[in-house]
Amino acid sequence: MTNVEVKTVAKHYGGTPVLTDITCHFAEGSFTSLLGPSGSGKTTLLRIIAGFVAPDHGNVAIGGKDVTHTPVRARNIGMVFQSYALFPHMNVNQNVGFGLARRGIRGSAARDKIARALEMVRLPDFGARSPKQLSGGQRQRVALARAIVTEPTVLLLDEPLSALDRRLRQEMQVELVRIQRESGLTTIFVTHDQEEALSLSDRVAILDRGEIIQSGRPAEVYERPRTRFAAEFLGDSNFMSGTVRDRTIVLEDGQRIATGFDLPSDGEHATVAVRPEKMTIIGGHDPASDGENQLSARVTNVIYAGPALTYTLQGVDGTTLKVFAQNRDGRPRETGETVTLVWKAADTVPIEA
Ligand SMILES: Nc1ncnc2c1ncn2[C@@H]1O[C@H](COP(=O)(O)OP(=O)(O)OP(=O)(O)O)[C@@H](O)[C@H]1O
Repeated sequence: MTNVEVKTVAKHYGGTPVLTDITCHFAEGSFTSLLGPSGSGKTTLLRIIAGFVAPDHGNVAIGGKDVTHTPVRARNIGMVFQSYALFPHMNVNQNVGFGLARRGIRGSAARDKIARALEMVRLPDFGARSPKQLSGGQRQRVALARAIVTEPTVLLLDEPLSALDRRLRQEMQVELVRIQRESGLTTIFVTHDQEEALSLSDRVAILDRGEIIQSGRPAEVYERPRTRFAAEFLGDSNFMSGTVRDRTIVLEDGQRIATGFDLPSDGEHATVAVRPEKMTIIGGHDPASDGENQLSARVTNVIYAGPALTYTLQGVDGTTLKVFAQNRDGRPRETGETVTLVWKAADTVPIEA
């Protein structure tokens, strides 16, 4: 059992709280992204799991064993960092074999393991090269090979792809998922890139100011953000606020918004979030279907990007709205046009403002 359990972990630096009360579980063999803005505590949490940083209080267990006071070396963790932390004076084989040598694994046993790790990252013939003779992507593959060669219980990745250019990054994302699936390693991946988090992981945990504010499967968290921060951090969202009446939200201008979810009691204030791709633009006077919300708005900006368009609109009450549309139905709308936005009540998610 190589699951990771973090219980009520807190960390301060000086008087500043960096992690407040973190409790989370990383299931065996799962790939979890820790997602959050700069300074939210992602790296600190990863370093506490690795053992580089001791928590002020709380516990970390790996495979059911409490490791809170176990030194880094004895935790058998594989780590890859953002910068290519390869030893420049060692060749690829020596770099990958470093952790094995420290564990007293040498000779043919070491050579076999190194060869297998380099095969896993698809660099089987690169053993004799020096890091200088590798591209950025290849260096990160070597770093990954070095992290997995010791057959760690957990793989911790701290923004390992962020120094790569876009194309290489996408290639490495595919590789990373393949390697994780093939190795079955419980993997925790720190990123501030929301698309990367959604597309790579089985689960995402969103951090804000030292707290995990929401975690779940990528689709769960994306489709049902609980707070405004989660809705904004993981993608784009339109927010509408008003007063609850008869299980709908009445906006300031009197228009009603229905939601597929529970709302507070009548008379209370409520906010809903709607993803820009869930909204469709129809003609100014076309009627919406049953079960759909509709709102009249004026187009204030259009970004034409070939296959897709991004519209910015202004609602009657002055709210700014965003709509993502496929370039499919006739001519794009123009700035200044008054249109009707329609979307499903089921895509209208109440949030804590
Ligand atoms: N050794 C340290 N001493 C003092 N403050 C620290 C130390 N390490 C981290 N911090 C502070 O803790 C906070 C969280 O840092 P952390 O690196 O965990 O955030 P992060 O979410 O990983 O951010 P980024 O995406 O920028 O790497 C920051 O405000 C940082 O300045």
